[in-house]
Amino acid sequence: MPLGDRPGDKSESRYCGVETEFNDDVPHLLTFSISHGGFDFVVAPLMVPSYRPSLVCKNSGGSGALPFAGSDLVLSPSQWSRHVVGKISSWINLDSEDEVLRVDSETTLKQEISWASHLSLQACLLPAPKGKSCANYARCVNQILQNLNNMQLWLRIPLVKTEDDSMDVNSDHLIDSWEVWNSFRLLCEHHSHLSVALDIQSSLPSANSLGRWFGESVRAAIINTDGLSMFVKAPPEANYWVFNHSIQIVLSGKPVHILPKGSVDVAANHSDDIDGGPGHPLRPYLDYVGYLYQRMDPLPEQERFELGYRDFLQSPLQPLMDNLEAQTYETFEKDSVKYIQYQRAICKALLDRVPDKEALTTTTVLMVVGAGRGPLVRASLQAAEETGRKLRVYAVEKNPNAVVTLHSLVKLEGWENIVTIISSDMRHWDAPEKADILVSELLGSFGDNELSPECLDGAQRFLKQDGISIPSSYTSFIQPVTASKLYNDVKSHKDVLHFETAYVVKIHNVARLAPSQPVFTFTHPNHSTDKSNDRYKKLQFEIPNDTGSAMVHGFAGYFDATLYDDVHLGIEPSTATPNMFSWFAIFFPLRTPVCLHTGYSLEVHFWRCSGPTKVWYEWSVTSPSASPIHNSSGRSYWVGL
Ligand SMILES: C[S@@+](CC[C@H](N)C(=O)[O-])C[C@H]1O[C@@H](n2cnc3c(N)ncnc32)[C@H](O)[C@@H]1O
Repeated sequence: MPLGDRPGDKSESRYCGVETEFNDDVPHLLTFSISHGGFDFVVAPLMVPSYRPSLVCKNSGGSGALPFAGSDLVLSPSQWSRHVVGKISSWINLDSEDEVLRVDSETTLKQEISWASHLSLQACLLPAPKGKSCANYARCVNQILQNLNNMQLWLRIPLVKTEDDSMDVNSDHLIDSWEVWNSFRLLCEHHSHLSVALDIQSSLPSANSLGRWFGESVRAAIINTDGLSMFVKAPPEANYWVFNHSIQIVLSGKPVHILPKGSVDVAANHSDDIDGGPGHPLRPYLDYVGYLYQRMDPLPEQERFELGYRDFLQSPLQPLMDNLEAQTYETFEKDSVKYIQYQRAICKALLDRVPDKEALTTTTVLMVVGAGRGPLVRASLQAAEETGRKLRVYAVEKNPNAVVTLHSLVKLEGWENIVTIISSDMRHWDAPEKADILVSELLGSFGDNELSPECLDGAQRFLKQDGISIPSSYTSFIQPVTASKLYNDVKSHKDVLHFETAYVVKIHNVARLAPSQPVFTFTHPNHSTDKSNDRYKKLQFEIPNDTGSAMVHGFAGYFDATLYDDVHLGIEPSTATPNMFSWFAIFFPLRTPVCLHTGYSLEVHFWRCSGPTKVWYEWSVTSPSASPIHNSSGRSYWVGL
């Protein structure tokens, strides 16, 4: 029974499981936990806990039947796969000094996974590595991963503080559990079927340390009854993260305390089971988690619309080389915030350009270059009306299909006397007069990546010497991110080309490791003598000390544009224009993710390069270790001129 109805949410976050002890009677376990307890699934041991292969060999006559809980026939195939996550025996220790234990552990692990695959379980929970060294455990899991069909392996990782906790209470070494996970997944080559079940304990690490997990493949959050109050007190972004990132909660442990106010009423309704017998002891906890889930704000409509785009890699548009389709224009045109910003900028420019006393006598020549189907023409005419200024408009567009729409728009609106449509590439148009104001929107997610600089340089010939360009400037930004899902998706193509490509993506499962920094700026009109649009930038990122080590899978890129004066528009997270949805971020991957240890900084280089027919970016990391230079000479990814 899902946690509740949160409009728009169809993700795994709605489901809550319960960790159970070994029970030979699986049907009863399911009835108790699911039908009576209200949980969606159980995380249950598959094998008798006392089983040790070495003892069986010595003591049994070798009957061959392994001591699993029930047979596959005790549940239907769909019950097994929908309601049971296999919990691998927690005693296993594949890195033990004790060879018998080590070998027993390996044998048992393989037997249990084989049984779980036979049952078509969706996932198995692997016990946490027993110490810092987990190479043999990882080797064995890696072998298993090579032959696994669809089953996921969730590695249990206690969420422990970087500074003062250890995964192994007997160990003198202080361990950051993220490092254990990192070393495990590196040994398993970032396998996409290996993910994390974060075990939330009675204390939480710092917000920065916790934030690292936001970009990792976390499938479950195991919340011990001791740790629930900690989860409740966690920073709001932690709760938001769990409930908005397809993470399933698994409740574990025994009832220990009276639950916080607010849950009591809900819990009271369920303290007895439906047959009047004793209820599931964790039912009040489940109800409390349901209460936390339901008190989340519903997903805003735009977020709901964009659900399907989350972490989905798309090739950036090439509006110069290709002709955009009607559907693409339609999507642009729905973004009223963008046009409101443009209209505000045009109003300000008109008021600055034409004083009140000349309003009736002066006609401003305004050219919309790259007019598409006309929304910026409309914004310009509305700005003229709002300010009482007179306009003569040229709408320049190189896409002949959009020009058809422009003509019908002008006719429909009766703008024939004000608007002239020019079907041409702005770089080659021979304008009959010069413009006071040049309005364009040729911006990509990374600002200049749709070649606005090259187009506007070409159009500058027909802008008056003191003319205004809207936008007047734009800057790209990058920040290092942990984004294991994006990395794995790029990796799945198994070639260098995809690692040397930038992607437009609604980044969702991401840890933003440091504030973004500006990369390239372009200003228009460009009156300087240096007309080159090639750029080079070296950047240094410091990651806050309390984060601990972190993995950099690549860079999230954004832009911010100054349209005119103080009117801006952009997607850089700290200044992003609210409710504007025309642009997702851009993602530049790294061929080999870089592990950044505490106290080290990340040195990154970005180049914007050009040739006669194309523009491209190259990027690399030089510290803490050197990466190859990505996309040399634009061999994998470029934008056509
Ligand atoms: C991102 S769209 C914006 C369209 C419209 N202004 C809007 O806001 O919906 C950019 C438009 O500029 C056009 N464009 C790009 N480069 C151009 C060029 N060099 N000359 C003329 N039009 C160009 C494209 O065909 C496309 O219609």
